[in-house]
Amino acid sequence: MNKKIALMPGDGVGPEIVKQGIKILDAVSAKYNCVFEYKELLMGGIAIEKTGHPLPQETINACKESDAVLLGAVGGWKWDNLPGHLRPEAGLLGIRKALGVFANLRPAILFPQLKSASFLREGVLEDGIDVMIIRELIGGIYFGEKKRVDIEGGQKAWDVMAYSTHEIERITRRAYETARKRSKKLTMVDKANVLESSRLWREVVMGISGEYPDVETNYMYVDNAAMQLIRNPKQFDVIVTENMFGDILSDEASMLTGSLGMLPSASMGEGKIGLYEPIHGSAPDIAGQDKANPIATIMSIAMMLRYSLDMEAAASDIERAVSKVLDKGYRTADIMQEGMDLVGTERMGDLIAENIC
Ligand SMILES: NC(=O)C1=CN([C@@H]2O[C@H](COP(=O)(O)OP(=O)(O)OC[C@H]3O[C@@H](n4cnc5c(N)ncnc54)[C@H](O)[C@@H]3O)[C@@H](O)[C@H]2O)C=CC1
Ligand SMILES: CC(C)CC(=O)C(=O)O
Ligand SMILES: [Mg+2]
Repeated sequence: MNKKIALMPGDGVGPEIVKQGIKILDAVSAKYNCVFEYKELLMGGIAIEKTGHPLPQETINACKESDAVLLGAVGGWKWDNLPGHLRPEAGLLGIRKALGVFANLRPAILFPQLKSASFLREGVLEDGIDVMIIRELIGGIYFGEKKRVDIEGGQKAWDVMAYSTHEIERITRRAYETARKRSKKLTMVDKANVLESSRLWREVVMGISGEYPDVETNYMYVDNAAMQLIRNPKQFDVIVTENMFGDILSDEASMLTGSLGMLPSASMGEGKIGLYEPIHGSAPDIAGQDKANPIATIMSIAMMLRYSLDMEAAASDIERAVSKVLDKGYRTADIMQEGMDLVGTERMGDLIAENIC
């Protein structure tokens, strides 16, 4: 069984963490006697350097021909002054759109070994954390019209947040289906007291909620949700929300788990092909220093095996291997706790790969 995996290491810590991901896939390939055919592709700042564009057509084509796509992260100070459509981040938004991956699943799960690595009081984390944030990924304000014009006394700029009924319906159904397989509670997060797009979201979600009577539906404004995530994260099971709110809330939720370096993600469309990436960015402040936590990327590979490659047992192997390595006391700097063994990116990747057995 050969599976084609497109790799986009990207920039900053991206290549370092994707390298650890490949170690994990190689360990899975050895155990299950399957072949992963890797194809490394340019996207982000590295693509700008080599081709003048953040998302070459060849990258889009090769991703579409693969079974799954693994992405590191993109961006960096070097490209911060380029026009928006030529920045590394435009490549990232472009590949998500080109693959049609509208549903971005971002599970925030606390490994019990990391309770004291979290910044929250232990009491809040008593019975663990398991929140699934489902973020709409290819619509909303990141994709709406952007413009800047000269006006008297300065300039004016805008970014439009727009959603169609169809865009909301498909992510809502995905969220309900996910909630049905979990604790059957869906919280829709919006700003419907102010935004017209949020009011449309609410109407659509309310309409669809009747098809899922077994799932309890709640509605919450995003400012309150940001607060509730810290005050009482246990109240959440599945959160569904638009693109930018989901982006922000998932970085916040990562702190419940100890670090931004712990949160994986899977982005899915209508088909099986998925895009898998840690939720964090290129972390230029620690790039090239063997400091990045590769667990978010490695857990994203578990999601890839589960959702795109039909390898549930291998996905569980990876999750168990991460847990075993944490049990043995190994920590990268971002999740370091007293009395534990500090390891770098490479060593953490090696340890997890060795524990896949
Ligand atoms: N998916 C992507 O490719 C994303 C790209 N970006 C881009 O990344 C660049 C840096 O953005 P920032 O706002 O600094 O966000 P960031 O997520 O790269 O870093 C935020 C902070 O978290 C730390 N951090 C991130 N990942 C870590 C890991 N695996 N292990 C340990 N520490 C980790 C960083 O060192 C930094 O202090 C920007 O160019 C931004 O546009 C940001 C978010 C997502
Ligand atoms: C370019 C940004 C939208 C990337 C990001 O922050 C994310 O997807 O989490
Ligand atoms: Mg983000």
